[in-house]
Amino acid sequence: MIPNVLTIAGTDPSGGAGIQADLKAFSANGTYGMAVTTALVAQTTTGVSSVREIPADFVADQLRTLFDDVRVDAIKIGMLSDAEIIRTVAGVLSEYSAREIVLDPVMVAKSGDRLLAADAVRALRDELVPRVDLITPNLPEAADLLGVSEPTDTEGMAAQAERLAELGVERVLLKGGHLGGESSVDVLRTTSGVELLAHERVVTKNDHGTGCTLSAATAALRARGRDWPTAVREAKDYLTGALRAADLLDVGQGHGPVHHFYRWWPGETTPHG
Ligand SMILES: Nc1ncnc2c1ncn2[C@@H]1O[C@H](COP(=O)(O)OP(=O)(O)O)[C@@H](O)[C@H]1O
Ligand SMILES: Cc1ncc(COP(=O)(O)OP(=O)(O)O)c(N)n1
Repeated sequence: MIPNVLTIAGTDPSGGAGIQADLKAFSANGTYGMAVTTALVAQTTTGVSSVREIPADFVADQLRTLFDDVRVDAIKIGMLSDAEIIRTVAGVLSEYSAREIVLDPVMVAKSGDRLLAADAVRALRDELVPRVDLITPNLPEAADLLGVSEPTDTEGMAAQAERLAELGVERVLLKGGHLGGESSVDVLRTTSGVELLAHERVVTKNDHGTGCTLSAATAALRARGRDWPTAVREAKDYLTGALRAADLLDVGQGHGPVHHFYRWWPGETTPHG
């Protein structure tokens, strides 16, 4: 049976990030994708022009309506926009004892536009982080969650990943895309220790939605039965492939999207069988 995976996130009409990217990553990684919208975002490859939040009670309605009908095998949480939506999502997830949750603590888009109110970081840290299985901050998001400055090397990243786990979450994938350099190194912290995930840095202008893609693919692979470290490693492989294929696309003037493409995983004899 194909697993059902849910994204709780904001939108991107140009299809590169947010819900639109998550649904592509879910499909490409062999799962059935579903979406609860938290905010409508007028954005493209060049940036964000405006945001309309969905009222928190309607976010709750979307979630309850879905959970009352459909089995949800894993969840990816992305843009939540403000503290009220954060509290609402945390509350409904607890109400339904939802499990297998990846939280991408989205705060600021690549363009520099804020996607989370500055005063909502505390709600995210205190009310949602301890409720999920894995968090996937980038370097500025990790620094904001901890109230410290950004690390400048992988040793500093490993130390921050440990401190993030002390917020009450077992697994942390601290993404190092913002560090620069020839390879793109992330730090994965689990209860078994710290692991570096290093991949070649792909040279392309089409790198919009990398964080969304990674967290969504991880949720999909977890729903398909991978243990958490394997889900993260395979999702990072998937993202690197999507970045390598990104120059096939001609979408917009700015940071274009990565290219999500369907693949058969090693050992499969039928599509995602
Ligand atoms: N040019 C690139 N080549 C390869 N991997 C990249 C590249 N840019 C980003 N990544 C990877 O994409 C993921 C998300 O990137 P990052 O920029 O750190 O987070 P976010 O997209 O949330 O800001 C990380 O795994 C990072 O290592
Ligand atoms: C609606 C929405 N959610 C999240 C983001 C940020 O996405 P990310 O994958 O971090 O990609 P960049 O914006 O950094 O390219 C977004 N832009 N919109």
